[in-house]
Amino acid sequence: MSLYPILLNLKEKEVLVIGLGKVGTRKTMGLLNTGCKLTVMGKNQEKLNMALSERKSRKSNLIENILPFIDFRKNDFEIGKDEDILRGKTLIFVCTSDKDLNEYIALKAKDLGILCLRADEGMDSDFINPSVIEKEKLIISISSSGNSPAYSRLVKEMLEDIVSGLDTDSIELMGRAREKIKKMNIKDNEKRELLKRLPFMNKEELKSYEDNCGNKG
Ligand SMILES: C[C@@]1(CC(=O)O)c2cc3[nH]c(cc4nc(cc5[nH]c(cc(n2)[C@H]1CCC(=O)O)[C@@](C)(CC(=O)O)[C@@H]5CCC(=O)O)C(CC(=O)O)=C4CCC(=O)O)c(CCC(=O)O)c3CC(=O)O
Ligand SMILES: NC(=O)C1=CN([C@@H]2O[C@H](COP(=O)(O)OP(=O)(O)OC[C@H]3O[C@@H](n4cnc5c(N)ncnc54)[C@H](O)[C@@H]3O)[C@@H](O)[C@H]2O)C=CC1
Repeated sequence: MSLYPILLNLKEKEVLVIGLGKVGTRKTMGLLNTGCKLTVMGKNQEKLNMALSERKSRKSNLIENILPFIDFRKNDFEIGKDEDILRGKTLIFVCTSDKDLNEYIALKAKDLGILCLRADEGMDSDFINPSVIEKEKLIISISSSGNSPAYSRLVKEMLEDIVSGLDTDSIELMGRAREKIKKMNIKDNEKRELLKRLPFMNKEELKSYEDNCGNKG
């Protein structure tokens, strides 16, 4: 059996992170730019607050737009009392240091048909986070299928130099040219050839499609 790689569009989706220590904070920070409706839960929010203020000092506009929409629940999850918070979520990240509680929440999520990541038991999770290299719109996900996160991190470090040399500014330009080309009044096989050539076009050629369909349509 193998894991199935996908990239999720979480815009407007409800996502819950329970337990805000080192791992819960890392997972929360990774969710900030996804446009999801984020709820974070745990009495101890010190690490998260530190990470948020550090991010605020670097990218103030961005974080100020996001912060008011996060639902901060400043209590620990209590069995028999807090189950309602799980309802309606698309994803749950359970990252507490209490193994029995993590297991309980993962089982409840299963009953509700919600995908759950258990930070302490990768192999028992419905999904896991890969190590990620992100440059502009290029996303490279690396996973050891849960076997060794440290190995994923090492491979990421090995690939980072190659990725830093790529001209990723052109990706959005390719996207706009592609939309125009798809609407051009030419034969389907000509369209396909043009679309396949996008990564090899220079910026001027890409812009010519973006501006006026390359005067070919
Ligand atoms: C299954 C998975 C589920 C998930 O959390 O998504 C998982 C599970 C566990 N991680 C553990 C430990 C560590 N995790 C890291 C780091 C990262 N862990 C991440 C992902 C994943 N970790 C998923 C599999 C990914 C894959 O397929 O390779 C990364 C890539 C992404 C992210 O978290 O965002 C991020 C690197 C980000 C980056 O820098 O690129 C480090 C290293 C470090 O901190 O530097 C260590 C210590 C070294 C070691 O143990 O290897 C433990 C044992 C805890 C314990 O000992 O109690 C478990 C539990 C278990 O063993 O199942
Ligand atoms: N998936 C991964 O990448 C990694 C997973 N882990 C595992 O993840 C778990 C958490 O690790 P860390 O974040 O390093 O620990 P941590 O001790 O920094 O954080 C655990 C947090 O859970 C909170 N917590 C405890 N009971 C709670 C409850 N009932 N409700 C809400 N919050 C509660 C604690 O207050 C604390 O803030 C551990 O089981 C660890 O083995 C550890 C390292 C990496």
